[in-house]
Amino acid sequence: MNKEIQLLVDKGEMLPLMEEFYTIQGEGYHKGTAAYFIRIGGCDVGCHWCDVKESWNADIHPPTETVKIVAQAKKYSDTVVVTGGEPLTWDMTALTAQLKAEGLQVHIETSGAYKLTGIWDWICLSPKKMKLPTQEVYEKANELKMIIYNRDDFRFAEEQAAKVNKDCILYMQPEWSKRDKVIPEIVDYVMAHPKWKVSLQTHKYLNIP
Ligand SMILES: C[S@@+](CC[C@H](N)C(=O)[O-])C[C@H]1O[C@@H](n2cnc3c(N)ncnc32)[C@H](O)[C@@H]1O
Ligand SMILES: Nc1nc2[nH]cc(C(=O)O)c2c(=O)[nH]1
Ligand code: SF4
Ligand SMILES: [Mg+2]
Repeated sequence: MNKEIQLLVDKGEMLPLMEEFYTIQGEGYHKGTAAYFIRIGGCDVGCHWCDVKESWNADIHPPTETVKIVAQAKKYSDTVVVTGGEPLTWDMTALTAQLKAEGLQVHIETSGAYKLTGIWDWICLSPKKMKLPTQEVYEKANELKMIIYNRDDFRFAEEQAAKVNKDCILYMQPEWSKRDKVIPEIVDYVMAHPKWKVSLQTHKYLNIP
């Protein structure tokens, strides 16, 4: 990457864009709502079950002007979901300021592992054991979405729930490859601990992106 582009990426005026698509939010509180997804490349959290490993290496995703990303997004939807990769790898200030200036609802999907930047109408926090969230994102998260892969993830979910703000909505979502095994365990857990709700990756059942 040349120096000029690197500088713009550092300022958040360009971002490594993996893909953008108009679909239905499949997960969490806003599931069922049409939204334009902006998937930013780059993540070094390293979840072994990550369902978008192609996003990890930022170098293979073209640095793209945020102005262009916003111009595209506003054609499709009033609601934009910024995901990745890990979007907080980058400075989200410029992208979100422009999306808000267009009057859009701006949501983020994040592990919370890096400094919270940007202006968000909705923060979905999905903590990972390898790189825990920052204090600020626990305070600002609107929903906590814990991925359940094995029994220890129930313990981890409770540990993370103790750290979020009191209004944060609590979800357990089955890890996709283990869904047949963990769904019955999640069902029993949520009935026994009803402060939790179930989140499914409904887009995978609907066969949409
Ligand atoms: C691909 S991540 C990108 C955003 C951010 N890096 C994060 O992890 O929150 C989007 C969402 O998908 C979840 N996810 C990733 N792989 C999954 C899988 N195999 N099964 C269930 N959820 C998964 C993540 O926990 C996160 O909530
Ligand atoms: N439809 C749909 N809903 C989603 N919710 C979170 C997603 C993500 O990968 O961040 C996602 C996704 O990839 N597709
Ligand atoms: S933090 Fe998100 S993008 Fe990164 S590896 Fe984990 S699930 Fe995948
Ligand atoms: Mg996904």
